[in-house]
Amino acid sequence: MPASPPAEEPALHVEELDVTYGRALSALRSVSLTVPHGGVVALLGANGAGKSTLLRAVSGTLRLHRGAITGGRIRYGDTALDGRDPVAAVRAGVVQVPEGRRVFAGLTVDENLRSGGLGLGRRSPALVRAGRERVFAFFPRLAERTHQAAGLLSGGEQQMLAIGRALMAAPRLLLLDEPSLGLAPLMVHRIAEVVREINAQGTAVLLVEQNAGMALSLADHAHVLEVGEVRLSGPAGELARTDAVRRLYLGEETGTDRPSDAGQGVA
Ligand SMILES: Nc1ncnc2c1ncn2[C@@H]1O[C@H](COP(=O)(O)OP(=O)(O)OP(=O)(O)O)[C@@H](O)[C@H]1O
Repeated sequence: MPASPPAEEPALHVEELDVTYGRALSALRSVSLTVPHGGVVALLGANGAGKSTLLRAVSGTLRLHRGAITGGRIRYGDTALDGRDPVAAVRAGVVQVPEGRRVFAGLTVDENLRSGGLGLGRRSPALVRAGRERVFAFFPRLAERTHQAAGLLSGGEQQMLAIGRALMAAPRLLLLDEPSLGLAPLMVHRIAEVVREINAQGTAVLLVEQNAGMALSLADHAHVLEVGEVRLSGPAGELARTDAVRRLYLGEETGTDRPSDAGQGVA
């Protein structure tokens, strides 16, 4: 008998999302995008464009930053995520690695890893063990430092730990906020490889990066945010060839000078 086809895996749908901070500051306006099952989508944009805000809205952490969704919808498969808390997102399979490698500095590497996936309920020791082994396969350096305080790790090792902690929750969609920020080129290269491997194992990725070259080399699809709005969207390879992206985000000379000649998209 032929095997039945796999059940349709969920995808992330962000539809016409509006977000504000406080009473006045509109951080996102009518932002729509999707991340398909198993895909890698990159979000590019200057400082303050709203990239982290979008990830926070999806992961349910927006309220911790005093932000609020004021319009639109977010769903992951059949699960509505707008207005939910981080535990609901983690249970749905959506986990964020926040910007700035927020590890618990006073806890050991092992304790940090064990804190990943809290909110999933009591998990069997075998499951936790399997999670740690998966993390150590990606990051052997962490295996050598299980009892070391996370605050004493190098910047690159802390980023590994932050990603490892998220992996402990076995995400189906990983939200990565600036994983290369402040890291040496060799470490940036390793992080990019790991993102590729995590994706190859079936986890979709929504990647926010200032390093546009890295992001576009990893992503299938990309969006450019400018002051809270999506200005340009398309397949990553095509976006990388547009004048606007080459000039503004890849630092290349293109012969055009106007910042917003990007139009509304290449696809
Ligand atoms: N907690 C907050 N309270 C008030 N305003 C905020 C808060 N967080 C972000 N903002 C504002 O919302 C807008 C979008 O910020 P956001 O951090 O999402 O941008 P970003 O594209 O991720 O930029 P960066 O690369 O600098 O992190 C900016 O104008 C920022 O000043």
